Amino acid sequence: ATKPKLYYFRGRGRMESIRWLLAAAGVEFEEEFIETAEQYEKLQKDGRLLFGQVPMVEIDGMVLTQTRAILSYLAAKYDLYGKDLKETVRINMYADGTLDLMLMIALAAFKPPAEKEEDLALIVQKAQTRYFPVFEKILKDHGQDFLVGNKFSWADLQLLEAILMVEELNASVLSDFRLLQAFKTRISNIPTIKKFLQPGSQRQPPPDSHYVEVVRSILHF
Ligand SMILES: CCCCC[C@H]1O[C@@H](O)C[C@@H]1SC[C@H](NC(=O)CC[C@H](N)C(=O)O)C(=O)NCC(=O)O
Repeated sequence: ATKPKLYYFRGRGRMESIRWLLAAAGVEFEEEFIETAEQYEKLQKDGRLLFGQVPMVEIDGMVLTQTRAILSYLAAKYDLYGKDLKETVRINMYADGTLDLMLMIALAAFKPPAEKEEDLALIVQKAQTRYFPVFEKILKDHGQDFLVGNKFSWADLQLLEAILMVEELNASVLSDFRLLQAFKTRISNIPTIKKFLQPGSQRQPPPDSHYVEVVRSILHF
């Protein structure tokens, strides 16, 4: 069978959670990195970007866009989406929260240096005062190894991704969250995730100025 193919810039952005999900599911995937306006315009001209936007993923004979739609499809396809609707809606709630947090970080990369530093400090504070306390309490009240049911789901995966992303900004951000520290260790040790966290995997590094310039030049913003 042909492997899923991902079309996005050579960076995290909105595609990184899709890379994580496929990797956690043990699914090999290919990537086309959009490095030039020509590549991007060709995808648009060929009518493969529904609203003219990326991320775009080719999978199962379909050409998918809209990050959340793609993530939901993959979560359901790889049985990471709960055993019933009540579990699925909780997974969506948690995943949306961590996605909001990660997108704040992703977009801060495009701010001028002074504003970017200020933004990132605010984001770390929001992680510590809004997001992480919520997940610490869920783990405490739920009393299981995972956020939903007693099974690894997309919500767990995205929380780990968000924890690591915030720790890149402030290494001691989990110091007051004992259950989240244990959660991070537990989920990081899932074999497919452990492998993805090793150097040489398809995980993208934090956004750097080159990445920002490429995206700006292609998207003219
Ligand atoms: C670090 C990278 C994140 C910052 C840059 C990205 O965040 C977005 O604000 C821009 C890019 S992602 C690229 C952007 N894609 C989207 O905004 C997709 C939004 C959609 N709702 C989704 O969830 O997939 C894009 O194609 N824009 C062209 C344009 O709309 O004409």
